[in-house]
Amino acid sequence: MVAIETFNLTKDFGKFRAVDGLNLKVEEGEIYGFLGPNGAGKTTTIRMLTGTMRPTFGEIRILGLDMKKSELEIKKMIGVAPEEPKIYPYLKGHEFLSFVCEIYGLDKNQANSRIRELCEAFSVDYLDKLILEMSHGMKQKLILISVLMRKPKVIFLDEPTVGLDAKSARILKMLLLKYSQEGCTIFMTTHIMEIAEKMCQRIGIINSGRLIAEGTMEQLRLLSKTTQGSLEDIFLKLTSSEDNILQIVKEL
Ligand SMILES: Nc1ncnc2c1ncn2[C@@H]1O[C@H](COP(=O)(O)OP(=O)(O)OP(=O)(O)O)[C@@H](O)[C@H]1O
Repeated sequence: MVAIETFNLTKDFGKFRAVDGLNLKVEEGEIYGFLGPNGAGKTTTIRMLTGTMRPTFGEIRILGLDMKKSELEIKKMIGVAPEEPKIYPYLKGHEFLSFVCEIYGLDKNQANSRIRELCEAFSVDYLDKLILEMSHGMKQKLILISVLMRKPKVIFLDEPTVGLDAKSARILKMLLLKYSQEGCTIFMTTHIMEIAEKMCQRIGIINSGRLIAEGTMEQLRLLSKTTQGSLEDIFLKLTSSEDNILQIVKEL
């Protein structure tokens, strides 16, 4: 089954087109990496795919459901860890997790045991703190736990490893691989090419709102005519940043 599908997905901010005619197709169980330079349109795309921003035009289907008709149903099935989570600053960590359990109608005992396991895995021992008092990485882990404890069918992650210490980042990567083997679909953005190269079965590259390349590492290699080299080399070639870099460094 196709987990995420878009048709001509477009977002304008006034006269500026941030996302331009995006056609995506991500299969169930796939880990899809969505890469692009700063300001390329990744977060805007994730916002539309998760129902927090309305497209200017175009269509979105998640697990076969149309976002326009079934927004609430879709929201129940997906999990989102945004780049800059806006969560209630005056809730304590455990209050936030209970709140999430309540809105999704999770079984309390089951959820509590998942929370305990995840807290142990991510070394979260600060659920008594107010969110206001948490560092970026601490908040990031709390959000990840609130998503992972639900085991949603489709998970959207915007820069999930930013702010995480090395151990937590490693655990997250291993958990995501495990979840995908169990059928969960993962759509993630990252600027860390190594993560995308190691984890993602397919990669889409967006530049100035347009999908300029898509495929497995091998397909991207062919497309960019890069016989050897890393995803970073391929990415820089496809986004035409390579020559630029040499020039910039030369002039510094
Ligand atoms: N609410 C908004 N109003 C106006 N312009 C916006 C808005 N949100 C995003 N943009 C613009 O849309 C473009 C895409 O932004 P977006 O946040 O999607 O990029 P991104 O690929 O996630 O970038 P980064 O890698 O830096 O996080 C940028 O030019 C940004 O300034």
